[in-house]
This record gives sequence, C-alpha cells and structure tokens, in this order.
Amino acid sequence: MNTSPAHAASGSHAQTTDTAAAWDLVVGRTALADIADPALTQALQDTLNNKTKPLGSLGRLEDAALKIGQVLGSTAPVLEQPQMVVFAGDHGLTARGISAFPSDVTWQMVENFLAGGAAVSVLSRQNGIALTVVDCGVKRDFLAGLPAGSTRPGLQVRKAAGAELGTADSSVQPAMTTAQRDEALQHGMALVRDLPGNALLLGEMGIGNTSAASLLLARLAGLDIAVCTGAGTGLDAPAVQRKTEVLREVLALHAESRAPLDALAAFGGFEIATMVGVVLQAAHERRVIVVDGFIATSAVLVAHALQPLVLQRCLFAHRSGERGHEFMLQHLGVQALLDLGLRLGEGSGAALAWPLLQSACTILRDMASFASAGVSEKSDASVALG
Ligand SMILES: O=C(O)c1ccc[n+]([C@@H]2O[C@H](COP(=O)([O-])O)[C@@H](O)[C@H]2O)c1
Ligand SMILES: Cc1cc2nc[nH]c2cc1C
Repeated sequence: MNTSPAHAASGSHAQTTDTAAAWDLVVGRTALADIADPALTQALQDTLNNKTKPLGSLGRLEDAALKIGQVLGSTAPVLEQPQMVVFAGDHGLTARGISAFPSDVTWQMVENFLAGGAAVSVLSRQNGIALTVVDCGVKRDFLAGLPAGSTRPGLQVRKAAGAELGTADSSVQPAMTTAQRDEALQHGMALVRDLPGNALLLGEMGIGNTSAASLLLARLAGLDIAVCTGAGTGLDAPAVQRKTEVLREVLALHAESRAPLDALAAFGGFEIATMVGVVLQAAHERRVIVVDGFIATSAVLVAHALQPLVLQRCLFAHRSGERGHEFMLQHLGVQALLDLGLRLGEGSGAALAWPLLQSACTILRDMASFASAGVSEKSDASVALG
C-alpha cells in the first residue's frame, strides 16, 4: 500500500510558493491535512502483528514503525536522504546571566559543526545523515572576508533583517519584532522546500535558548516557570534559582503575549522561530520530523498550538535531562524514544535515534511473517491461560 503524496523535493507536490500563502499556513487559515487513515493504520498494525514475534514484543519500535508508515503512507516505508538541520541563534537575554557559557560559544560551535568535530557532526556522519547548519541570527558574519556571493559548504545564512546581533533582551523588550518573527518563520518554510529526502532531523545551537524554551513552555502550557526551568549548559542550583527569577520577570513583562505567535516574538529566539516554520512546512509536505531535545520540542510546542496535526508527523527522539522537557512532552501527549540523560542539544539525540527509526522500517519491510516463515502462531492454551 502506498498512499503518500510526492514530496516537494521530487517537484510534483503542490507547494506553498508565495509569502501570502506561506503566511496563511502559519496563521492556520490553511489547515494541515489530517493524515490519519484507518485502513492504512489497520494494515500497518496487521503487518506488525503478523511478524514472527510475540504480539507487541518490539515495544516502542513498533509504535515508531506505525508512525513512520502513516507519515509516508506505506506499509513498507523507506526513509530517504535524511537531513539533519541545526538552527543557530543568539539570545539577548544572556545579558542577565542565565547561561553557564558566554554567547561566543554559539558561533564557535557553529564553526565546530562546519569543521565536522561536534557531537552532531560525528553522529550524523556515522549514521549517513546530511548535515546543514542554518545561521538564523548568530552574532557573527560567517562569510566575512569571502568574496560577495560566496557560500560555505554545509552553511546556510538565513538571518531575518536586523538579526545580526541576535535577539533583543526579552527582559527589556520583545526578543524580536513581529516582522522579524514572520521572516524567520518564512525562512524555515522556504528552507524545507529546498531540502531533498523525506525525513528531517531538527537540532539547534544557541547559548541562552533553554530560557526561551522554558518561557514558551510556561506560557503555552500554563505552568509555573519554576517547573519549566533547568540547568541548561550547567548552572548550579543557586544559579538556576536566579535564572528562574529572571524568567519570572520576563513573563510578567510580556503578560499580554499569550497567543502562540505573540509568545514566540516576546521570548525568541530566531532559531526557534525558524524551526516553527520548518515544522509547519515539513508537516505540510508529509515528511518524517525527528525532534531532538528541549529547545527543538519548544518549536513543536508553538507549531502544535497553531496546527495540532503537526504531531502526526513528529517523532520525539529522546527525553532530555533538561528540567521541563518531561512537562513539554506531557503537554503534547507524546512519548520519546530514548531516555539517555542527554542534555546537549545540537540534534545529537535525533542522530542517535535515527538507526532505531531505520530499524523500525526494516522490521516492517523485511521481517518474515508467521505464514511466510512457517512459524506456529500463539496456541489456544496460552490464550486460555490469558
Ligand atoms: O536540547 C536540549 O535538551 C538541551 C538542554 C540543555 C542545553 N542544550 C543546549 O545548550 C544551549 C542552551 O543552554 P543555555 O544554558 O545556554 O540556555 C543550547 O546550545 C542547547 O543546544 C540543549
Ligand atoms: C560546548 C557547548 C556545546 C554545545 N552544543 C550545544 N549547546 C552547547 C553548549 C556548549 C557550551
């Protein structure tokens, strides 16, 4: 069975091509299609149940197989040309001492990604995943000194106008203007349209961005900021306490910014706004979206508030060690695949989960059924025993 639409990358998919239409999608006037197909779901479940194994014995791998099959519209799904995209941005709120590391680490790590030495670089390489880094608003000109019009392999510069200095300090003013937010959203959407393959892995880099993610969680899930705030890159307990008080102040300053896109502009960051556009577009194109940790999930939180059906296309790679991620996953009503205590970001958890997703597809496609292998099915006695 194969009911999947062709992807934009193959050129035959009806695309959102102009700014107005892209905006329609973002604000929800063009609703995402509901891809739940009861016949396909039943076919997928039957396929899994008939494999040579006790019912459900491959656990959450079976859930992942079912999900990928639904997204790709096939009982024999093939993941093609996986794309890891790392969205980077700087945060003005770092002026308030909310991170253990200086903002310069954002651009330094971007260079590390490009040089192939970061965790996400080596894990992507190990797993045959293409890696692109997107400068959404880093305080650095990565093309400085190069002739005009130059590019760098693996790098895309998609800064909203005025994003050269990162976001504004959200304890003083909104992190970004609505025009900047909209530009970032559209950059995300445009970027997806140009990517090959049918699977996207979302990673990010931005000193200070756990604060933005915590603020979005507190506002959109209606939780107290204390349960949404964690150590980020490694604050000690008293510093987390101070960070929490700064974030409480930021929430109070933007008490009116309650709608998802208002909250996004108030709290930032550019990398999160770009990822929101990515999630909406990738969901629209029916790509498999593999979500990394706390910050990547915060972009899904915003996209979900605009278009709840985005969740049909998302797989959550891991439960981050960052306080708040558990609540974010709970709010979305989803379960993550791995729980390794990771709290790095970059897309590292998504890259680690990737082989499991490939295995989920391999099980669907290649495992023998009871009938094909001549293996006896569960006996009546075991049914009688319960
Ligand atoms: O993804 C996560 O779960 C995660 C949890 C904690 C930290 N991070 C990474 O650490 C950076 C943000 O931490 P901080 O303390 O500067 O807000 C940013 O570059 C993230 O990629 C990422
Ligand atoms: C070194 C370092 C690497 C990172 N990768 C993602 N966030 C990060 C934060 C720091 C500090």
